[in-house]
Amino acid sequence: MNQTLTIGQGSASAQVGGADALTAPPVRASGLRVDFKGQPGVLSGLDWTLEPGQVVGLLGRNGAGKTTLLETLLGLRESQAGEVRLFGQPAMTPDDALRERLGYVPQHAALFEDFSVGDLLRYFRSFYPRWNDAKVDGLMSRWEIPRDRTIGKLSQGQQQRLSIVRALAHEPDLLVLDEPVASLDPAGRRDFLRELVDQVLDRGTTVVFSTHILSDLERVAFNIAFLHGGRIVLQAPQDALAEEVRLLAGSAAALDAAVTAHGGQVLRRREAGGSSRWLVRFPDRQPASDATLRCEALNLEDLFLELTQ
Ligand SMILES: Nc1ncnc2c1ncn2[C@@H]1O[C@H](COP(=O)(O)OP(=O)(O)OP(=O)(O)O)[C@@H](O)[C@H]1O
Repeated sequence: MNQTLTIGQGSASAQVGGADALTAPPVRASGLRVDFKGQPGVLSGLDWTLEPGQVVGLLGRNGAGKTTLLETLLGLRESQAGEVRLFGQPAMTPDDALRERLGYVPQHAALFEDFSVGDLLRYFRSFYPRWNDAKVDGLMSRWEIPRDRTIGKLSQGQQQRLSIVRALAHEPDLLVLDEPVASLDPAGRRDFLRELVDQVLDRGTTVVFSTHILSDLERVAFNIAFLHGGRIVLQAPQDALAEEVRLLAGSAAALDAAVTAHGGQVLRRREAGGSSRWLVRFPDRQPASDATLRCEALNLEDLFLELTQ
């Protein structure tokens, strides 16, 4: 699968789709199932909708299926069940107009190693009517990527930056990034994140990106989605997670009473030797600790561990 080519081939004559393409959500996945040989249910009945202009950080343990999910969303991987619609169109059969609205940074930059940087950019430019030369020039000089260098001779971090430039250059409406900052140094990560935020503020781009670097998410991802057991088990804006999700500990009866009294939604239950630990979302009122119940707020890392282990 050559991800660079699959997403990149648009045509200048493509027309924007019908009314549905203007009103439908950027991503609507329903009932997605992806099995691998020897590993069924990497995605198992996954439903997910992204609204226009959302910035969503996708979290999950190693092997949870983040790459599989992002590839399936973009129609790069077939699912055994369910479907994905992007701006109302089936992701598996995108027309040129839809392709032009998508930007993708794969986990491993799939660039042409023998091309020079300049040739690669010229090549992709020919596919996209909305290619923004000023943005490309600005990023190339800010990120110090030499245009005359052969791609195979760039460092991993430079290749990752180039892959990001390529994905941003045609001003996509939906930007999907799979661990885009894994090879970037802290300054590069910060600059990249600023660029993402600008992109969203300027153009209302919908962005989904996977990462293991929680501090980056805390900086920019207004929404966080947790992938576990083949499904999105929780998605919410960061401030809602901090305000609404609590770890309760005590007897099962005390926890049950608190959940009922405060209208909680139990996300995860753990029972051990007569004592219970439940992760609960309380959208309205959160209980306080008392003699029978411990109630704790969690930081993002603790929440991640509680939800995904
Ligand atoms: N082509 C494939 N063939 C067989 N199994 C695969 C294939 N691709 C992925 N898998 C398996 O599916 C599971 C999910 O892999 P995936 O790469 O989607 O996880 P991930 O969440 O992106 O992981 P990481 O955080 O380590 O990048 C893993 O157990 C992996 O071994």
